[in-house]
Amino acid sequence: MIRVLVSDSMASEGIEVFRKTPGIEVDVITKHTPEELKELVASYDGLVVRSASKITKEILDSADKLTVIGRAGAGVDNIDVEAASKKGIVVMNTPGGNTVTTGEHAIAMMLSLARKIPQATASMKAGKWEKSRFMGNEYCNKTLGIIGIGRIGSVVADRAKGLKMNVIAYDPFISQEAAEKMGITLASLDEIYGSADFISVHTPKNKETTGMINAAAFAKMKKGVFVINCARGGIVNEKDLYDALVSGQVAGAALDVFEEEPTKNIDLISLDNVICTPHLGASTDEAQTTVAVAIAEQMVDYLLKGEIRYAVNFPAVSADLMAAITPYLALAEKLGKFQAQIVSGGIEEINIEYSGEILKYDVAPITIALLKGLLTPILNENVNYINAPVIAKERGINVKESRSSAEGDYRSMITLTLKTSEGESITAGALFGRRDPRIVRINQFTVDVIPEGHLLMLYNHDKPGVIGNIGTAIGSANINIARMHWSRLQAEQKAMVVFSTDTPVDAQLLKKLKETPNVISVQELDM
Ligand SMILES: NC(=O)c1ccc[n+]([C@@H]2O[C@H](COP(=O)([O-])OP(=O)(O)OC[C@H]3O[C@@H](n4cnc5c(N)ncnc54)[C@H](O)[C@@H]3O)[C@@H](O)[C@H]2O)c1
Ligand SMILES: O=C(O)[C@H](O)COP(=O)(O)O
Repeated sequence: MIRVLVSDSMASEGIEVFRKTPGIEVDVITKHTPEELKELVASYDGLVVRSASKITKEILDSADKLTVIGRAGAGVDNIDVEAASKKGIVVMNTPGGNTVTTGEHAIAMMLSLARKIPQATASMKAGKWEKSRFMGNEYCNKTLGIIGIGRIGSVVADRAKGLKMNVIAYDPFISQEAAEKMGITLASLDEIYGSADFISVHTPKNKETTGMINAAAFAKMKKGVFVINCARGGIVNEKDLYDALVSGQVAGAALDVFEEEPTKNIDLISLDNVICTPHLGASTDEAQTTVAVAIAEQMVDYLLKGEIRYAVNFPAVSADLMAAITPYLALAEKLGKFQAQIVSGGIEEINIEYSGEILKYDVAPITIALLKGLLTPILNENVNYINAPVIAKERGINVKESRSSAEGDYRSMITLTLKTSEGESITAGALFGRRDPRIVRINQFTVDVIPEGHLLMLYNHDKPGVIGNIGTAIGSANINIARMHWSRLQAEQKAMVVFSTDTPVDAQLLKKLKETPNVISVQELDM
């Protein structure tokens, strides 16, 4: 008998899908400590979670029978996907299943915030009639600044336009063309801060976005702005938000998500001008039924037939093809991930040129792997081998594949040319010894970079002493350089060096390196 554990609350319609499937037994146990969950998962083949269960590496260490984790929802940030992948556990989610519901929640929060509905309700329930205390704000003709115009952000934009709001959005990864199709004006962050009366955050939580709405951002905002966060706790810095609310710089905040959940930040949520919900963005009957049934069906298909849909960590290709192309998938994904981190501007076109032995295979899954690598640092949690091409299309990115029969220096090579709103950038990758991915070209530079771990990419004027100064600075910060590759354009007296370090470089050292004589730019890459 195949056993499935549902460790967070899930709509009964989803549990029913498991119950009526012969050969599958389902248990619903939603109250557990991490230690209890660790013990429990050891005897199950499938695990269904929402955001409450934290599926850490420690818990997965005991999950020796587990082959699939299903997330009834979008965010998989509560699951250690890397640890699951290492154990061969497929992690699948239901992207899009709760998009409308969460967008509607953000709108509901914005409206409640502007009209002080929760505060007025609480006052009336306390037997009062405080008509003059709860003066509100109109939203018609006000400017809504949306940060992150993906699935949920675009639902919010669409509904806000119906409220006759002026909608502007900041999203560095969306092209002007895609924004125009949605009828949205793209703006810089500073333009949003300078002109928005309401700001709603809809980005993933990642290195870039954690703490992006902080004291410096609040200071640039219009006095009396309203801030809404229904994305992830921590994108808005809670301490800085508290100060901005107390000073009146921010007139009010609506929060569905918190740095720690359940939140212990009672000081923040007790403020009169804060309204809040306990991560209810996706909590409607409709969305919960949709995501519960979807994840149960996906898991049943996987557990009984091995079919993989909406996996965040596994490509959907046949076993034979998979065996042959696995090294190319890894190379393409690394190449995309590398390029995404060095490019700037909204991506408009991707040209992938394949040459050499790789042409023996159907390159479509390799293109998908490259797109997955390219979009993952941008979109973070929801990109998988199945939805990467769809996301690229939705975002107005034109993906072109070409094949070259030209004899090159490598047995196989993938050359990636990205056209963005800010120009063109080229990288190329090849396999060394048939399995090991290498970046072999970065724009005009010929290189040999192992795309792994922490990389530090530095451009400099080709003058004596630069490498020595940089090496000394890195060494003084007690960071070990594992590898280093140097390349130069003699005619232009320009050079680049890529270091691989055992540990990440902190902001202080980055600043120091940028200030080193003859250094043009320094960038940290996470591979
Ligand atoms: N409150 C809830 O219950 C709930 C429910 C579902 C999703 N979410 C969260 O909502 C957020 C958005 O989800 P989605 O499905 O719309 O994701 P999505 O991936 O479709 O969209 C995210 C958008 O953010 C943009 N982005 C990435 N980095 C950015 C940056 N630095 N600045 C500006 N924009 C940036 C991306 O280009 C993308 O367009 C996620 O954090 C998700 O976890 C919350
Ligand atoms: O990522 C999601 O799907 C949302 O944050 C919803 O989380 P929940 O399933 O715990 O309500």
